[in-house]
Amino acid sequence: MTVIPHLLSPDEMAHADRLTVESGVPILQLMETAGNAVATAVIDQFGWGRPVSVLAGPGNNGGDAFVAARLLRERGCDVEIFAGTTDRYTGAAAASAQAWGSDVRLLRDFRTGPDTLIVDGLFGAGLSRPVDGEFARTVEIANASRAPILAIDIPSGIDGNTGEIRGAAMRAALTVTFFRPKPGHLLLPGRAHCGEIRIADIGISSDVLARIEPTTFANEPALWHARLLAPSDTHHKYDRGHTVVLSGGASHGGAARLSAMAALRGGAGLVTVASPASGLLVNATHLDAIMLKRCDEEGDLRALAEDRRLNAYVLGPGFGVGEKARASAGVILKAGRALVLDADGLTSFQDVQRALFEREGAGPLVLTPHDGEFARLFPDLAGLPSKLDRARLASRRADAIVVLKGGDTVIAAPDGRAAINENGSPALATAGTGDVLTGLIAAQLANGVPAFEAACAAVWIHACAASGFGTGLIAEDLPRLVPRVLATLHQER
Ligand SMILES: NC(=O)C1=CN([C@@H]2O[C@H](COP(=O)(O)OP(=O)(O)OC[C@H]3O[C@@H](n4cnc5c(N)ncnc54)[C@H](O)[C@@H]3O)[C@@H](O)[C@H]2O)[C@@H](O)CC1
Ligand SMILES: [K+]
Repeated sequence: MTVIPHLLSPDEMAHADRLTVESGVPILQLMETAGNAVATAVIDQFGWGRPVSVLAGPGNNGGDAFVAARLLRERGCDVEIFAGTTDRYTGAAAASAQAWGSDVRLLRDFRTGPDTLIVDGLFGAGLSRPVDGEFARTVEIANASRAPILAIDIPSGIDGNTGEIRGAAMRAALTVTFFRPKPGHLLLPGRAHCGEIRIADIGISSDVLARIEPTTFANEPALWHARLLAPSDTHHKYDRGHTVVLSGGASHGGAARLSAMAALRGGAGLVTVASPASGLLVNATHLDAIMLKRCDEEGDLRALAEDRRLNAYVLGPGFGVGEKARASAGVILKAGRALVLDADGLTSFQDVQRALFEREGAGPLVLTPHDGEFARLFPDLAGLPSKLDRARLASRRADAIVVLKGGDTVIAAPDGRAAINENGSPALATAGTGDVLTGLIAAQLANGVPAFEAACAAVWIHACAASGFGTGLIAEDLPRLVPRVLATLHQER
């Protein structure tokens, strides 16, 4: 059975917790199971040999820390626990602190060295303000010690909703979280602070998800795999759709060619580069399996767009900024064709966003901005601290799928769904890889995949093609790495 890769915000996690308690599971049992998962991870990962310093904060994350400390001591580990003060604990955390039954040292006395293992139970889902004072000092000592840190639920100081560092944040080697990951585990910089992430089952039934109806997902194949067009003996190329990439002039066609090649390798049945007369010769020299069509005037494009077999368009890479791009986008959308708008195509609407957002025609639209392009189209949203909020609000406003790119690309749909990509590769930080992504999205659209799933699949395939590479991988290399990724995906069906 496919497990939908849900992510839960801290509020949704608290809801899951409440529903579980209402169903008859005591909160103390959840905490005991969580603490046990942490103690087990300590021993699995780091063995018995190291002294363990457990740091307990004032809430239930601290409660988990007391349970883990007790269970580690019972299993023969040399454990010390440090806390701000124990007498403020309430509820399950108070019971867990009491069950520890030994000395609690004060955080202000916390010192450590590289041979210790630190268990970070300062703050989890309840972080409500920046970490400061003795907590910030504790984080700094832990990070500077070079001792491995195991974070309970999330590294203290990382915001579970946004992945931001609030004040100061632990740099963990391993994070043990419960039931489902949170957005802050996948969004940067949070992801970089988590180290390896383990998800522990603490006895919360997945049935609660039907009540919570989460709309945030990790961008994993389970989210879109079933929607991909599978290879079939009975298919001919027309069944796989036809992508059209609009090219710039003679010296600006490279980006469109990269996009076109990615569309073909990404599984479109046919790909055409629509080129102005000035670019025809250069494009013809570089293209073989990809067709070439002269397209100078708006009328030429209208004639193309009226052909229903040409079903997914790319506009932007190397196209040039201005009225021609705006008019071309209008023609494609008015004809009801799917459009991926990128680069110059996005910038062309920077002073006339409403012309794009309040468009005629109901063709699916996918916008693929990086942060700079996003700020030009959505200046009032660019400063919001949450990348999920930025992408979601922009998607709703534009009534389009928004692919907000970066090491933690977020894909958002107007209906509120959002996916955070987690297989991003630093190898993609090089010129032209965005053009390849537009082609991959258009290939999925040409295959008839719904726009949100098309964008999610393309983002994942793009990153997977680059995985294992470092500097030196260039955009031209990427399309030919895609068929292997697709083959693996289709084998897994
Ligand atoms: N939701 C669940 O199903 C479960 C949650 N558990 C644990 O409970 C945690 C959440 O517990 P809480 O909601 O108590 O949250 P936390 O343990 O993160 O802490 C909340 C407390 O810290 C204070 N606080 C927040 N930010 C602060 C700051 N910057 N400086 C000083 N004080 C600050 C708050 O006023 C509050 O008293 C999870 O992260 C997880 O570790 C587990 O016990 C198992 C079950
Ligand atoms: K923590």
